[in-house]
Amino acid sequence: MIVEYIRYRIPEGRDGEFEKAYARAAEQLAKAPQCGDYELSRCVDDPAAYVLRITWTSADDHLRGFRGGELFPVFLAEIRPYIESIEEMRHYRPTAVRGTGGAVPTLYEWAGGAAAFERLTERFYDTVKTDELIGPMFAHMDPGHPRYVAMWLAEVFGGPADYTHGRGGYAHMLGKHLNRAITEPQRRRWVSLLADAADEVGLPADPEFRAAFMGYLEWGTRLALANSQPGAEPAPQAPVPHWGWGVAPPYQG
Ligand code: HEM
Repeated sequence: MIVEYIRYRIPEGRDGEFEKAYARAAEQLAKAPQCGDYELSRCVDDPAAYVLRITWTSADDHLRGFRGGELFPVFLAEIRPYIESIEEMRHYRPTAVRGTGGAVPTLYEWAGGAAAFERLTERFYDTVKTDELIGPMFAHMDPGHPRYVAMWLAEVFGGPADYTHGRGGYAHMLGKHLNRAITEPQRRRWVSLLADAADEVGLPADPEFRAAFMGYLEWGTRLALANSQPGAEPAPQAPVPHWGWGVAPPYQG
């Protein structure tokens, strides 16, 4: 594996078209069997400076394989206007100094981001609708309900605060549960169907993720049950909870 770095200095006003051109050119990199991965970064302190990092299976594969192949003319046509802006274009061999840092991904990232939670709740409410114990409670649910609950879960697990900013946050969620008189068997069924849906849509099944995920569901459903009882007086305002890994951080090998 060899790493190619290409440094560009893009004149002011051409940055937008440059990034768009590279996004189109990158479609050829994505198809190239010689390319491992690629990433275009822009300098925060000096916005005219860009660095493109491409890993190639070898320098020869890059120079003969990719450049001699059928994808290259299409790639080159997109980036040709920026060739004169190149400051450096060289191959680097990685040394033994490498590793990963101590940053811990959020549960949201580990799960696969917003799309993973949307798949989860779509599947979940499909089965909920026909469930004899809890289906009737959801008979008149808003068609957007699966998406709203996905937004809530995403925010809880460390994703963007879209439920807070776009859907009324905690107060709105609470209002939807008040006076529903959820029973313990209904709560259990809700948890059980959501755990089934997690398997069915392929949410990560590692012990650490599932322990944290199920921990939140256990906590959240017990609160939902308590708050749904007639006469309950839950706090009317609170932040959306933020759930973390707890005592078992992600196992990253
Ligand atoms: C961790 C546990 C739970 C979470 C995170 C959760 C989340 C939510 C959210 C975010 C909403 C509002 C969606 C919107 O913005 O419109 C909602 C509504 C609702 N929830 Fe829950 N919920 C939980 C547990 C439960 C349980 C255990 C039940 C019943 C067994 C339940 C029944 C309902 C119902 C019936 C609605 C209203 C649906 C509609 O007609 O629009 N929830 N829930």
